[in-house]
Amino acid sequence: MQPGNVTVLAAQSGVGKSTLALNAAVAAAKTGAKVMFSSLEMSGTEIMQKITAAEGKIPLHHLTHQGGLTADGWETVRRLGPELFQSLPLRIYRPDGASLTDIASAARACARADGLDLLVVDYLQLVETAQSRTTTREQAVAAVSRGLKNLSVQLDCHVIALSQLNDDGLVRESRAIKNDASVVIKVERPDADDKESARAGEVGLVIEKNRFGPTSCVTVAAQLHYSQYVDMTHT
Ligand SMILES: Nc1ncnc2c1ncn2[C@@H]1O[C@H](COP(=O)(O)OP(=O)(O)OP(=O)(O)O)[C@@H](O)[C@H]1O
Repeated sequence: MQPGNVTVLAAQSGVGKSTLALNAAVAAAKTGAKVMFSSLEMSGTEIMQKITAAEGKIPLHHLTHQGGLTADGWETVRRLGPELFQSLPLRIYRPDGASLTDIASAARACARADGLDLLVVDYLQLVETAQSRTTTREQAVAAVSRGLKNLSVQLDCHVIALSQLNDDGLVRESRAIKNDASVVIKVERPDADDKESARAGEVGLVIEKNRFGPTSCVTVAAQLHYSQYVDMTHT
């Protein structure tokens, strides 16, 4: 994750890009990287539930439904809570507003206080700019994309920006997203639309653009009930 650069994770709605980004954020924090995960979509509680499910191997619905946790589950939560949400250099941020300015000032504050190596923004099309109401949607999205690139340079951190794809698999609204990014990874889950797919359970991470290396496709296994992806060899 090169500082001053943006990686875009693009997927259609519901494929699991937030899950992948959270897995990446936690994995980076475990290596000591200082991470801020900002979501315009999920509440802080939802994010913590997803992280706990993945790290504790607790079915996500046990955490999200009142009374769903078993005694073992409670014990895992009690043990993992401090490890994940106090010791790891991972900040979860749910902005009050949805503006790029909100995210940028929180990221700056984080960088000043603790340092910042990785900023995750979930997701780009929900971010507003001051000009959002007076420009076309495409121009507004391009401004957010450019703003995140500038932020990565100013704060010398890496940015992972999630992006919603439309049904044709195109990055919704703006080609600028692809231009500003150094790496573009498209997330494909064949069984998202076709439960009978021969590739059910698989997720393709298609590296469509890579300024630092070759383009390729990595296949991982989805364990979305645990809110995580794992290597195919671990299934
Ligand atoms: N308990 C569960 N068991 C199985 N699959 C689940 C469970 N919870 C969520 N999922 C799957 O995970 C997907 C949501 O994952 P995630 O929120 O990471 O996707 P996303 O691409 O970020 O979604 P969105 O487009 O809503 O932002 C759901 O569409 C569902 O298929």
